[in-house]
Amino acid sequence: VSNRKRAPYPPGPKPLPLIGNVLDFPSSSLAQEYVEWGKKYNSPILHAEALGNHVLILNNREDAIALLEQHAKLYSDRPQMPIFELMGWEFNVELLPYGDEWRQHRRVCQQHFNPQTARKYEALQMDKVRGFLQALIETPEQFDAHNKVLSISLTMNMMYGYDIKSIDDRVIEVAEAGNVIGSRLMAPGGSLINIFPLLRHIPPWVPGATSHKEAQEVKSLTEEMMRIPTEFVKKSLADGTAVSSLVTDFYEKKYSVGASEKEEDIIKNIAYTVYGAASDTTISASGTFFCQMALNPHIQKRAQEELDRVVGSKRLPTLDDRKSLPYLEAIYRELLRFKPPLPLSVPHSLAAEDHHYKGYFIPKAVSERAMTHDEEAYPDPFAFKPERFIDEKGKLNDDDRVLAYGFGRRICVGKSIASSSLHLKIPSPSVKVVRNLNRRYMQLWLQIASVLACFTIEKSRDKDGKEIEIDTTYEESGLLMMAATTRRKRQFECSFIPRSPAVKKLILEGI
Ligand code: HEM
Repeated sequence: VSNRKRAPYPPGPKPLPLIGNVLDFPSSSLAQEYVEWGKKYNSPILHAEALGNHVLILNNREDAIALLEQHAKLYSDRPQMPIFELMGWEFNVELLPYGDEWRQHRRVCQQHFNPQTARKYEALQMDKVRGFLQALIETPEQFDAHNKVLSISLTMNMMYGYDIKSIDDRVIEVAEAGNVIGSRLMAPGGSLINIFPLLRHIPPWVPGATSHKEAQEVKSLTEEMMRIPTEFVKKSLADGTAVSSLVTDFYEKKYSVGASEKEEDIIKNIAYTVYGAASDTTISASGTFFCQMALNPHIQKRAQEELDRVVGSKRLPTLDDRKSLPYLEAIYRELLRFKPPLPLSVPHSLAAEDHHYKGYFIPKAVSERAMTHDEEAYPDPFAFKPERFIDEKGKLNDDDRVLAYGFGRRICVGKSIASSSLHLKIPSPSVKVVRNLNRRYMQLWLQIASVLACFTIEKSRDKDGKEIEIDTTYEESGLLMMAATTRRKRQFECSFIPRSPAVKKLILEGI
């Protein structure tokens, strides 16, 4: 064993005594840095360490499949940080340690978000997307607010039957405020408590205990975020106005046949988790869409020609059209490849045992990844090119595994809400077999198809008619990447031009 343990770590920057690679980790654009490290150390699998914490970096899908899926039992934990508990986030399903508690939550998620139940959300999604198109006709300059309302109202409807009509809804306010501070605190280096866990015992009133105070603020915002919609559900059940949703259906069952406190907690935790997991990711992806369409009129034109050919101008696209729109599908794949909303995914953590792989010694480590920009799989990876998913015959190629949804047992459980695939088993080791798994995300697809069918997205112009350059920078909020479109402080400028008067009528009157 001692001989095996002498196997080297995977390549990576040389650590300094005590602090390891602390100085090598940039404070932003970590995924991009990992791509650079991959080139520098000429290896798709890398290792670094900071203050005794090991990080394993997987920059190609084959290694991710081999480790996170073939050895799923070993690689399905999540790193735990004391700050989670201080913020009241310890029951967030994404962060739960691998074990029975997580298994119970995941099982309930799968019951509710599997492909069959996903179909029941289709009408709601169509309805909300149509509302979004109407809002774009009426106040196009507020498209970023409409986009947020679309994503959040869908999530809140599915979870609580709670309809969000405006960006000023108190739920959005508290959830955003909590997420902004919480994401910062849990980012590497966001709080000293993550590095020195004993600091968590210092009471919040001690001068200088900033993280504690902020964590307490997040906790009360999180509680409010959970309380408002839960009370809404209970009231609507009492009033007889309740609509079906995850939480409403649960309380109906509880009041009629009973349910345990544990079951209630699980449902509440899932509904709360999904708010962040589902809305922010979708907002991020649609932000990339607006930006790339305004920047690439030729891509937009080609997609619109395809839509005109298949759907025509007398109706809006539906999910049934999806299989006949390969170029649009390529845009969807490229959006999630080009700027995955969670570029490093949610880290997996290696369970207690150490592991050997390809002659390397893998210590108990957190694994991260940046494989959507693997140059070998995606030449010219930093360019937005839907064509990379189209073969010589003009057909979609078979690279339909959307890496942005993650891997193994912790793979995004919400992708199935949108997936038409019926294969939800743990993917098998072979790349061939895992294809077709997570192809479809309905809401995002419906949104991009409908917007392109009805509008041309262009750069805005200033008062002299000069094009305003688009801000293509992204902001990182914890693990999440947000395009300039979706940021509060900097306004992303683009215009939505209805493609014809008939389209306007179609959106406003449904004909
Ligand atoms: C474009 C949309 C989305 C993207 C890009 C995305 C991405 C991800 C990623 C990368 C992970 C971590 C996977 C891993 O650890 O390997 C994840 C986990 C998760 N996602 Fe999503 N997601 C999206 C939408 C959704 C939706 C719509 C829902 C719910 C309806 C959802 C619920 C979850 C949950 C609960 C987890 C935690 C799973 C676990 O730890 O077992 N996500 N997602």
